[in-house]
Amino acid sequence: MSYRSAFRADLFAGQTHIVTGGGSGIGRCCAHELAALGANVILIGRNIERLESTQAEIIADGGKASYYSVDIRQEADVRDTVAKIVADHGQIHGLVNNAGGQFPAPLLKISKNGWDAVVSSNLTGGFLMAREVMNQSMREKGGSIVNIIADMWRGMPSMGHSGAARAGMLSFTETAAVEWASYGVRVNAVAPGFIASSGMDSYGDEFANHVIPQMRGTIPSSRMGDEDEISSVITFLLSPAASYTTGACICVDGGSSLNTKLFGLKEHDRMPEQKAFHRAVKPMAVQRMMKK
Ligand SMILES: CCCCCCCCCCC/C=C/C(=O)SCCNC(=O)CCNC(=O)[C@H](O)C(C)(C)COP(=O)(O)OP(=O)(O)OC[C@H]1O[C@@H](n2cnc3c(N)ncnc32)[C@H](O)[C@@H]1OP(=O)(O)O
Ligand SMILES: NC(=O)C1=CN([C@@H]2O[C@H](COP(=O)(O)OP(=O)(O)OC[C@H]3O[C@@H](n4cnc5c(N)ncnc54)[C@H](OP(=O)(O)O)[C@@H]3O)[C@@H](O)[C@H]2O)C=CC1
Repeated sequence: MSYRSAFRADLFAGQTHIVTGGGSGIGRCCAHELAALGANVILIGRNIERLESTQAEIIADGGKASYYSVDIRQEADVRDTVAKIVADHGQIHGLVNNAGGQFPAPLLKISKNGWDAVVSSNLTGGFLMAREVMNQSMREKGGSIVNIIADMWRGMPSMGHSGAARAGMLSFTETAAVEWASYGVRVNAVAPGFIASSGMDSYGDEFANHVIPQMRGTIPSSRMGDEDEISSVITFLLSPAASYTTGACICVDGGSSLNTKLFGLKEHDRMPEQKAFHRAVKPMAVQRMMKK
């Protein structure tokens, strides 16, 4: 196994965990992390090539993985896919609701279809996945759900459709945590800040050359996060170490959601440029993953 994890190697041995959006970026990294800890990982996404490729990487590493191609916005497909997963693999121990995305646009330029596409990807799809996993496995046997949201605190200018959906997902997380606690199901959220994932490449050159450098200047930790810095927090929330944690949201954002805008971020408030050091201590497998 080449993926080096900070957690105990057999933490999830004998367990099945679903990762939506597992074919790329944060989901792919999370799938590697869980497989490295002994989980049987189920990847979900639409693009079969990417799912197949992540599955092959995990199997080559000695892990267990399979995939199902499904659009999480399609209710009947989600229901049938979860039924197949239960039939093929038995109990579902964990669900990582990570699939999602958006496009940058000011509110006034978003069509109804554009709004619906983003809200259904980032809110409705996660609800459908959670409801089906709950109905078809977790309500009998317990489990843990982690919803990936975003840094939408006090609005998400230029991505207002996504901000509205993620805020909804946080409320869903809190409601489900209360309603499902008696079934032994924990429901938590992770709010990533600016993560140098492969998904960030989808916004084009203007975003890469201008928006990202500008964003970096607003982060107290002075750098973007890495995919494994999200997957390790997801792993913690799925694990027994978080057995009394439910309805929580952990911001993993290098401090960027804190109040740096009102008072301004002074040079001495920022962590000294330490990206090179940070990258140097990353395990090789993670460096390889970040390049893809
Ligand atoms: C410029 C300044 C920006 C500043 C922002 C700073 C904040 C940055 C914070 C970043 C935090 C988050 C990071 C990430 O999430 S990383 C990457 C995650 N991955 C993605 O986002 C993947 C890329 N996105 C998508 O795939 C799509 O957005 C979407 C999820 C919606 C795709 O869904 P679908 O395939 O169903 O969409 P369609 O192509 O069928 O289109 C449906 C309607 O949406 C309209 N649309 C789609 N793209 C755009 C666009 N770029 N601009 C405007 N409208 C768009 C499309 O036209 C359809 O509507 P109509 O039928 O009315 O035309
Ligand atoms: N990177 C960042 O800075 C941040 C990311 N996030 C969120 O974290 C999550 C992971 O993002 P990241 O890894 O960066 O980006 P990616 O674009 O690489 O990942 C998104 C994944 O979601 C899958 N997906 C999208 N829509 C659907 C759908 N309708 N049905 C099934 N699968 C779908 C995609 O696969 P496919 O296209 O094959 O379906 C893809 O694998 C996303 O929700 C993202 O918005 C939040 C905050 C910051």
